[in-house]
Amino acid sequence: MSPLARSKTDSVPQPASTPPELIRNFCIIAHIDHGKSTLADRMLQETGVVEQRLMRAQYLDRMDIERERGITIKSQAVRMPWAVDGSTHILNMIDTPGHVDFTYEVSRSLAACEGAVLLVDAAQGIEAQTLANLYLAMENDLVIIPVLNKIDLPAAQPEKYAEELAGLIGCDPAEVLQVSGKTGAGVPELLDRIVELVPHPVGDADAPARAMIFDSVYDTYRGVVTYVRVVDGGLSPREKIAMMSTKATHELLEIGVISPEPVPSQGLGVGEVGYLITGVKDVRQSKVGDTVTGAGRMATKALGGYHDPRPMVFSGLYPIDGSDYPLLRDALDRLKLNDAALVYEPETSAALGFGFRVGFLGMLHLEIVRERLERESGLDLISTLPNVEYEVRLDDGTVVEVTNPSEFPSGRIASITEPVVRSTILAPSEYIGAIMELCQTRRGTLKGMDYLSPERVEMRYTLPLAEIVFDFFDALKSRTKGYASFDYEPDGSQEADLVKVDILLQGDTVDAFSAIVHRDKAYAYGVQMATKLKELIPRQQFEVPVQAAIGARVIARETIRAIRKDVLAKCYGGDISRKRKLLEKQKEGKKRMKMVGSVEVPQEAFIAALSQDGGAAEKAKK
Ligand SMILES: Nc1nc2c(ncn2[C@@H]2O[C@H](COP(=O)(O)OP(=O)(O)OP(=O)(O)O)[C@@H](O)[C@H]2O)c(=O)[nH]1
Repeated sequence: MSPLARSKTDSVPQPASTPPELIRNFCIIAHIDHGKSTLADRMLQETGVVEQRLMRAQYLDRMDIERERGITIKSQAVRMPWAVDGSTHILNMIDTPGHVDFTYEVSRSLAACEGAVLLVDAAQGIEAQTLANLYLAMENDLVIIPVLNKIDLPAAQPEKYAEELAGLIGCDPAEVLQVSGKTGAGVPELLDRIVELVPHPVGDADAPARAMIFDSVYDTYRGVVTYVRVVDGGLSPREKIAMMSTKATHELLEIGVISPEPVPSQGLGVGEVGYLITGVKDVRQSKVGDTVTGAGRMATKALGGYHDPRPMVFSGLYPIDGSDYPLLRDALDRLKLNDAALVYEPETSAALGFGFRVGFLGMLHLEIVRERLERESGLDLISTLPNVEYEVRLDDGTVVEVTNPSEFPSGRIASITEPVVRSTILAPSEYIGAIMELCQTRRGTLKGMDYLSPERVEMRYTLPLAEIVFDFFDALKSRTKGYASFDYEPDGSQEADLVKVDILLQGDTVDAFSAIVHRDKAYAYGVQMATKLKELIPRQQFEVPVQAAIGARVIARETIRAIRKDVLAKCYGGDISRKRKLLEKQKEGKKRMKMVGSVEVPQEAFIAALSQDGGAAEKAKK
């Protein structure tokens, strides 16, 4: 059952609103796996919002995939009471995703808070995302509460890392709280500290309503549930509201707070955090970052700007069984209701048939989407080699946006630009050499370097996005024995010497294998694909050349030698059942062949040739 279907509509509504002086809005920011969700769970328990016996691990991560992978994808907001000096305060905790693909959601969540708990694993110390999130929080003028987590671990070094953390944010090491989300040690003190240090929200209660959308999720039973933080004025049930970016109006069907299940209320006032349900069916009508106002009395100025999440990585998705195409289309349409960042359009490939070109925020997003499509709709999918978006300028001045190698223009090219990122790498200083070498091979430019302590260094690089999205993190981890952490953000684009490499089977281009790569790497890609395909494609009755080419120039070649097709040739005499089995197998195999020109290519060859080793999500967790 959906969590929202359980909301207690018949329960006594909460008071219309809490005085802002008693409200504290905060979030927890941390590097991945430093224990944010565990601490959030523990706070729910300490504040009595969730009873011990109902507690389940990662209460706030509602999606199955989230729970299985142990990561937070969608942020959530929970209201918790906490009494200090005899007065009950309302703490609104906004849980944020930790992965770089979802940075936009983190920044929106931060904008809804006045304070942030900066959580650092006491056995690991500061990592790249600790810094990235801290900078985001500082940009939003949040009060930062430094906290070391996992102090119960035998490997914890609280003194050492308290000093590091204090040095980073400029406070006394004694001010760094020490907690354990696992045992609960220090958590009540942390809640006290939040009440003490996080400023209460300030807003104009009499002004026209303005509330910021910091999350919006699709619920099968109730349509879109929008999470908002009210800044000015107030919202009440049955009122008509408007979205400031589109001016679209909607009736408020329900308004309430999450504690930790949805509880309808008489409204939300200044500084309050809660949810709205309007009957809208598509999250793109309720965009993260947009401002909600009253349709009757509209505010004139929206709260801060918002931007549509921009896809960074593109890949073709094709059903393995061509007849599943309509199923895939329906599945994507359904997923889009839930994922404002998902963009796609139909495309056809000579080799793979009908499918879609899909844009993703990053590799983790790609994997999650693919996994959800396969799991929720029972589809088997092939995804083509992911690529970033290039801008190709031709001699005649036309500019072509290329998200698919097949769109690469054939005219005379004046210049090509590719997206670049600003990245931060944190690692023990003994690995500086190894990291520099890696970044060099990835066409990186060193922008700066700082020592956080004598043995830990922060390195800042500008790198082409195409060089890091796929396997950079893996390579970095293996060169630093797993000690480096990495974070990045888009930073415009740069000109680069890029070429399109085509793969040809018997002279015919196989569009699914074409790739746009740097000229220096074209040869390596060509050789690698040709060798791989030689192994994967069975011998035919004639000789098949496998070539890699840039335009008309062949840069690599392998040959698949001819054989007689008689599968029984090697099966001398004897066992009839074995012969039958072979013939059956051959028949089965035929069904799964695709013709490229006159060459039969088994479906498996496509899957194997296009598969990337390992998963981005798994890598991200390491
Ligand atoms: N020993 C110990 N382990 C902890 C503590 N807090 C969290 N962990 C463990 O650390 C791992 C990561 O914890 P999570 O709470 O999932 O981390 P997270 O930061 O929410 O991770 P993301 O949601 O993926 O960003 C889990 O295996 C937890 O059991 C703690 O206080 N002590």
